[in-house]
Amino acid sequence: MQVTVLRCAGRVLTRFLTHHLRPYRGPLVLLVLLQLVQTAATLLLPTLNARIIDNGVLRGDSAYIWNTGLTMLGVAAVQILTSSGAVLVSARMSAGLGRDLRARVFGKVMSLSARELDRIGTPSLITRTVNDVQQVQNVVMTTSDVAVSAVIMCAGGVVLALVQDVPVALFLLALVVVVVVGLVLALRRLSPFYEAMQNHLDRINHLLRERITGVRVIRAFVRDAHESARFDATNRALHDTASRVGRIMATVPVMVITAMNVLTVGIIWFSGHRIDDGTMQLGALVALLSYITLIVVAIIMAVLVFAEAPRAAVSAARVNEVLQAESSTAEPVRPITPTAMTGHLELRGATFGYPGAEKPVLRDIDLVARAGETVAILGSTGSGKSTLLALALRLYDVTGGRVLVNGVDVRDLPASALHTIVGHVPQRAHLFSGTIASNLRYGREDATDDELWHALEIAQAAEFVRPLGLNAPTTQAGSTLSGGQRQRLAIARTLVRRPEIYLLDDCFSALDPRTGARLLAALERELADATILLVSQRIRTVETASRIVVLEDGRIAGSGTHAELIGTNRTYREIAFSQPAGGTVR
Ligand SMILES: Nc1ncnc2c1ncn2[C@@H]1O[C@H](COP(=O)(O)OP(=O)(O)OP(=O)(O)O)[C@@H](O)[C@H]1O
Repeated sequence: MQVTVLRCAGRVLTRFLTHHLRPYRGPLVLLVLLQLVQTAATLLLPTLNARIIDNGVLRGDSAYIWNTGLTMLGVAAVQILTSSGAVLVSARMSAGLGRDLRARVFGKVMSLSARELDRIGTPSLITRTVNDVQQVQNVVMTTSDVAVSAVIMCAGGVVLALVQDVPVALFLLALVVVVVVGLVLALRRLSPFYEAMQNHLDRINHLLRERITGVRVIRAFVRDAHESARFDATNRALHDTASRVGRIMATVPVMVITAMNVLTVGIIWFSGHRIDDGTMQLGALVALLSYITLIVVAIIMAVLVFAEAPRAAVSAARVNEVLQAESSTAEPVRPITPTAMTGHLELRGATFGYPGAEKPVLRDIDLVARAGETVAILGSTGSGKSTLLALALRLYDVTGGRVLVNGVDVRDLPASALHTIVGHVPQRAHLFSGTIASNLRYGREDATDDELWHALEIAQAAEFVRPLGLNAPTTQAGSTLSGGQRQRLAIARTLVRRPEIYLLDDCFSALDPRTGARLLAALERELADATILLVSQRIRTVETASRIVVLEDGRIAGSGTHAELIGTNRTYREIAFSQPAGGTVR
């Protein structure tokens, strides 16, 4: 089982890197060449040293010592230059790969539909974009820097040791084989732990995000201790897994250094006898001992690098999952540009169910909204109002029936065209960090200050923005503004864009009734030619609409004006009488 995991992980990582390192073929070739030269220079030094001892020191030939010493200096200079060149090339290449991967994942996330985003989850997407890409980047950096030279060093070290003395070099070869086999066995145990570590990281990210955004609720309910305990449990799980990995990794130097010491003692004992017999020279012993050190260091470095490979493989698989994800609301193959009508939204027999849900949230919805109309969608909580708007925005595709914008099925409309026609003000206003002006210009960068103020006037936001100014800073969560202020800014932002169809999702919920009524009246005046789909649970908000559609349990339970519905529709009447002053006919 573990063998399969490791082999699969290796295959995933190799395939992933082969694909994504394609633009870096040039630097890769340069890197291998630099590593070859640098390793050859490192390996040459002990041999030159052996020659100085045997031919220079033991024979008292100072000219030989000087000449070979100068050659060693030149070789050392080449070694330094090529090794720093190799580090530079590998650092630039891995940083470039990290940048490319982050950009690709971000681009992909932007193109995915809400269905895939729900499936993978926001915290996991953040971990994958930041941490998983970093793991892959690190392994490329260290592999290209250390592992390539380590492999050449081991092979070259054994060959040069063979040149010095065959029996001793065979000992050395046996050491390399034993250590490498031992290490592969140790690494095979790591892969499942790395997968678990990345999953724990996802969970920590999830907990942190949720708890930081909900910190006020946590304090209000005095749940600090409870939340800390939950966080501790997840944190401990990550710590325990990392410790197990650490324990396995700790066996590596023990194994390698023990083998090295046993071999060194063996070689000195064995070589001592042979130097006594005159069958081996002292220089060869010194060179062999240097090769052992070089090989052992190379193995330890390679192991530390390859130990990260299973983790990087897990990360590569997680990044790949995002890159390979197909959007369930993909761009149309043959896009259609609407020409016939403007501001026309129609749902024909629209049915939709969330993935994994037992029954559809919306069933057989027939609804038409034309330019100049305000169609209100009223229904109790969870009746499917926001979902209906999500279908018009094509955040999800219908599972039955059709959604048409300006006479064209939204699945045939390019996303850019759809989002130019349809504007959305969500239930929970989301502002970006920047300024009030940058948020208002989010959908139309060339909007003038006058246009921004006009939109703010209609959204009943000018009053609180004026003392702050358009360049007042906003934080990502809009934490410096009240809920109602954020909602009004979100409405103004959509007004600045001037779409044909406005989807207003319960965006008056944080406003007091008077401001809400003023805002709605201003919107109806300003957007007399546009189409408004207004979602609300409040009768007072919807009662002036051209038509009110009553949603109940995902189906249309009635449709008409306030006066018609109050007389004929039981659901509407029940909602109306449950709210203050809701049962009046205007
Ligand atoms: N992403 C999702 N995945 C699965 N189920 C969902 C998802 N979003 C909403 N639902 C479910 O779909 C149903 C309708 O939700 P929706 O948000 O459309 O209702 P709503 O009428 O807008 O409610 P509210 O007035 O409270 O905002 C609810 O039962 C809800 O639990």
